[in-house]
Amino acid sequence: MKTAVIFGVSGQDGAFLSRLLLEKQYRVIGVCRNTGNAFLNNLDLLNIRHRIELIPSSIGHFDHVKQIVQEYKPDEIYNLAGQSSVSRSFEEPVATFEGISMGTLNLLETVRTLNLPVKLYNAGSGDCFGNIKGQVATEETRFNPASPYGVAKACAFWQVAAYRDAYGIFACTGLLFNHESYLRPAQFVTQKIVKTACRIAHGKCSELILGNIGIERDWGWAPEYVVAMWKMLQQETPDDYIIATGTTISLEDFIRAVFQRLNLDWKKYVTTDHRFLRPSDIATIRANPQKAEDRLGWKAKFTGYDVARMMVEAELNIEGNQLGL
Ligand SMILES: C[C@H]1O[C@H](OP(=O)(O)OP(=O)(O)OC[C@H]2O[C@@H](n3cnc4c(=O)[nH]c(N)nc43)[C@H](O)[C@@H]2O)[C@@H](O)[C@@H](O)C1=O
Repeated sequence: MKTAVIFGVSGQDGAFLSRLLLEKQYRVIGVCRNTGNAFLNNLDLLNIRHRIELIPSSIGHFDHVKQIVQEYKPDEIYNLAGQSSVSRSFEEPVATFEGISMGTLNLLETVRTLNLPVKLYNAGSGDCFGNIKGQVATEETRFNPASPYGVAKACAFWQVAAYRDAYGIFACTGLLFNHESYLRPAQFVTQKIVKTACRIAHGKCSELILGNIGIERDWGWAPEYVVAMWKMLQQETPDDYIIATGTTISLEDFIRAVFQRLNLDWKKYVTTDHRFLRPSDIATIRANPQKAEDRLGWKAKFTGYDVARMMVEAELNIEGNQLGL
């Protein structure tokens, strides 16, 4: 039986990855800052909390990280820790940098000093590319991050690459573009739209206030993306990969798809407010995930339009269950 340690197990990706690894008969050790009930919702929604060995700790504590890795001697480590909101990173740049960049360094130092034959996955981000002015991002495209979050992720990316080259550590970064699901918190735009539109459809509220709706993104389905993470660690040699659908749509298209699924005209309900604008934003981003298809045999099945529909359907189901329907 293989053992995996997941740092940041309680988030959307941590939950879907845990489920995948449990299906593959792994022993899953989950590390998260808080193991109180309120923080483990995602694991409860997937009904897997009882199958994960949970450790309350933080990737920010080098001694704890080392102790955990030394004790469990995992075959694979997944670094999904650190705050993931780009918007929040403008308000908390130091905490964002520490969580993402120092956390990754703690893991790399742990693996280097313990000299164990462990494989390490690092959660990178399509936000490392930032504003690349209409180029289609490949693994060769130069980073130009546009937020404290993007800068921290770019730094962690280079730390991983440097440790791989210098010490021969098996470490990979997945440059994941936006990936969504019913486990997404409403601080991210897709879930904010879906939850509010469903409330509008049920007469519980009357407007949806957003920031810049002119932006474009490559939105994929999160459960598919954790498969790519796992596949990276099953290769013979470590490498970095873009994980995306390859299809970019506008936020307006996403909003339209959500409201259409609910038989509503979005223009009657959506307004914008400068409160939700960022000091800088990525206007449009396009990604080429061909390397992941060629080398990992991974290809996204769902694009942003599917994601919109599936998130609405999940939200209606969750609401129905809560109402006992
Ligand atoms: C790849 C990357 O993907 C995600 O980062 P994100 O793209 O910033 O995600 P988001 O859902 O917060 O914003 C998407 C876009 O939507 C615009 N937008 C408009 N109006 C609102 C609004 O009201 N709220 C929010 N949150 N965004 C809004 C906002 O300005 C931005 O342009 C994370 O998973 C991150 O961890 C990651 O790695």
